[in-house]
Amino acid sequence: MKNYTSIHDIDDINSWIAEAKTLKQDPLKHIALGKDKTMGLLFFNSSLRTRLSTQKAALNLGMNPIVMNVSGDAWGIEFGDGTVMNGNTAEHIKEAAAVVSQYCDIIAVRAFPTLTDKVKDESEQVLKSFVKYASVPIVNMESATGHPLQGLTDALTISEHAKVAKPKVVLSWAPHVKTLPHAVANSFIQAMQKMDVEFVITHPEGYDLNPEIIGDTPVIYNQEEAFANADFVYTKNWCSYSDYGKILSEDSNWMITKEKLGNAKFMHCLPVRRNVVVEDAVLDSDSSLVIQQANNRTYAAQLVLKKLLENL
Ligand SMILES: NCCC[C@H](NC(=O)CCC(=O)O)C(=O)O
Ligand SMILES: NC(=O)OP(=O)(O)O
Repeated sequence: MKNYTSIHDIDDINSWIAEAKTLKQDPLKHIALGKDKTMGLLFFNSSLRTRLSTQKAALNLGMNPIVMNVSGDAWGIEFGDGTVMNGNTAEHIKEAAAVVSQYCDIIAVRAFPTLTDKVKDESEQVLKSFVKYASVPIVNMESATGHPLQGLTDALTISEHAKVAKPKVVLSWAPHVKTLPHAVANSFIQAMQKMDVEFVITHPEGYDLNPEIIGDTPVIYNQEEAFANADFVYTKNWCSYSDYGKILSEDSNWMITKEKLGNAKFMHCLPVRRNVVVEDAVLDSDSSLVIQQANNRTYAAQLVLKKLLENL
C-alpha cells in the first residue's frame, strides 16, 4: 500500500481487523519500526480525535509527529494548475507538498468539502494534489468524500462488539443544525460492504447518498422499519447529495432515542450534538459505544501507519 486515501485501500478487511486487535493488545510492540521517522499532520479543519489519536498512533510506533493547522497558520495554498497567483494564495501545492515531503516520512491531511461546489468536492482536489506532488505516502484524515480512518475504526468496533456471526447494522441519518459532509457516511458504507454483516441505510427522502457508493445496499425510508432487530445503529447527519449541500429536513422525529434503539448498540464518529442527533439517555447508557469507538481510532491509525512504514 502506497497511500491510505480510501476504504478501497484495504485489501482484506478481516485480516486488517485481526491485526488491529493484536496491536491493541500490545500497542508498543512495534515501537522500533518508526524510529527516526517523522509523521506530519496537516489540518485544514478542526479536529479532536483524529488529531490526537493519529499522533498517539505515530508515538506508539516510535515516530516523531509534527502537526500544523494549515488554514490560518500556513500561507494560503494554491491548488489550481496554471493559475496566475495574484489573489489570496501565496504558494502552490507543487512547492508546499515537495517541501513538506523533505521534513516528513508520511504526511496525513484533513481537508473538508466546500459543500457548495459538488464537482470540486468530488474531484478531491486537496487530497489528490498531495498524493500527486508529495514524494512520501499520504494518509486521508477526512477528505471531501471519505474518512477511511473512521471507517476502519468502525469496522473494528463492530467486530469487537458483535454477539452473532452476522450482525444487523443500520446506518441512520439524524437531524442537525448545520450542513454536514458525506465523508463519514460514505466510508462507513464502504467498510460495511466489505464486512459479513446485514447492512441497511435509513434516511428521509431527499437524503440519498452517492448511488455509486450505495451500490446494492438496501435503503429504507422508514426508520422504525429499518431498526427492527438491529444489533448496531450507526448514526450520522449529512446534507442532501442531490440538492447538494442543502438541509431539507431537521425533522426531530429522526433523532435517536432509547426507545427506538431497543437492544441495539449506538455508534457515532463524534463530535455529536446531544438532544439534536441523539438523546442524552442513549449516550449516557451502556448502549453507547462512542467512547470505545474513539479509542479504536488509535489502533486503526496505528495499523495504517505500520503498513506504510513497512513499505517505505
Ligand atoms: N470528523 C468527524 C465529523 C466531522 C464533521 N462534523 C462536523 O463538522 C460537526 C460540526 C458541528 O456539530 O458543529 C462531519 O460531519 O464530517
Ligand atoms: N471522528 C472524528 O474524526 O473526530 P474529529 O473530527 O474530532 O477528528
